[in-house]
Amino acid sequence: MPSRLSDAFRAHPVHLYHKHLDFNSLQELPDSHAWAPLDDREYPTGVESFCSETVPVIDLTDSNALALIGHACKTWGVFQVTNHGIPSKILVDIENTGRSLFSLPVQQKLKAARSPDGVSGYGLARISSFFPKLMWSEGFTIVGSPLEQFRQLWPQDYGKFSDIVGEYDKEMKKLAGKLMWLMLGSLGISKEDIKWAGPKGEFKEASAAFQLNSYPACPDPERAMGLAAHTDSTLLTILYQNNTSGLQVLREGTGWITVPPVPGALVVNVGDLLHMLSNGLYPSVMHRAVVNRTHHRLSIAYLYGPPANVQIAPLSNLLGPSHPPLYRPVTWNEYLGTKAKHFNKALSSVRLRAPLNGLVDVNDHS
Ligand SMILES: C=C1C[C@]23C[C@@]1(O)CC[C@H]2[C@@]12CCC[C@@](C)(C(=O)O1)[C@H]2[C@@H]3C(=O)O
Ligand SMILES: O=C(O)CCC(=O)C(=O)O
Ligand SMILES: [Fe+2]
Repeated sequence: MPSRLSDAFRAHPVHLYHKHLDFNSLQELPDSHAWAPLDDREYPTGVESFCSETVPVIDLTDSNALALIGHACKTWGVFQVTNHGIPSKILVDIENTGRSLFSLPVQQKLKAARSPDGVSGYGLARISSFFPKLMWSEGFTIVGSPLEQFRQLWPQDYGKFSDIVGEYDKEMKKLAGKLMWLMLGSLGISKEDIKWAGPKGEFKEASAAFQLNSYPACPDPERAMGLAAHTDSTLLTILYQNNTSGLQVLREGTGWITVPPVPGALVVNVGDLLHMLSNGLYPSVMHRAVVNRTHHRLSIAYLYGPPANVQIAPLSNLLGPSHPPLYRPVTWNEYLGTKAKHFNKALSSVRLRAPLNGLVDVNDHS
């Protein structure tokens, strides 16, 4: 039987202690959540007002969108999109679903806790196991139908919330396919070059996961970490953030740059699989979430990738004598297992060689 995304961690169980603190009742940051003060929280004070670097915001209806996206992928690995076609009602509904979920009593949320070898459910971010301190956040991952878990959370209303996730999934899948062709098109790749995209290039067999993230207001935000620095293992990720900032991306030569919420916009970032597929031309971006003293922040990530068992390797159109393949073929499931083991060294663990131009691949996080 072909492997599914939900099987990704069978061979890599992680035993996280899911007994959560009730964040809202805490007046002080407990030692368990106190990270060394982040002196790299953003670029140094004073530079901020002079720093003109901002993550590109691209209007998807712009006739130049393909070139703008190509440039953003090459130079940033992240951009925001407006006029993306997702009805605002769907964004409001999914935000309210997340809000309703995280405001349930801890004991109720724990009824849908993620199992050590599972993908779906409530709990700490999987990457928590790599850090001595806990993050100031809680998450809920959805792969496939959320019906069973939602039944545990909302015995009365689970149908309504599952329908909202279903609608969101349908819209995100469409948008992700469109973004894929813009990103690939900007590399000169056409529909015939990606067999798993299907005869019409609709990416019908693509896999995806949702990650709902909640970052409560924090009494000592300078010493807390919402979600530690990582790259996504995806082809691309589409992130909806509420009107509270917190997402930061690492910019070479500058440091951490905040991606400000733009009303109605969605953040798109390049993941490790697109990094490999593009043979390092479109680098995956290192990012993290910081927290703040007064506002609760919510984000919803749509983590998009190929069918779980399809081999992803640098595209042959991008290769040549002076451009040998830099990465060996891997399936998404295999790569998720590698990530579970090596975390931020996963990408370099599947790398075959350094680029011939001798430049260090900055986002190849070895
Ligand atoms: C498909 C997936 C990517 C992800 C692991 C997951 O199985 C579902 C959750 C995803 C997420 C979201 C938060 C950051 C991250 C590193 C994590 O721990 O869980 C990503 C994983 C990833 O992209 O590797
Ligand atoms: O909350 C955010 O802004 C980032 C979330 C994220 O990086 C993720 O879910 O992978
Ligand atoms: Fe992420």
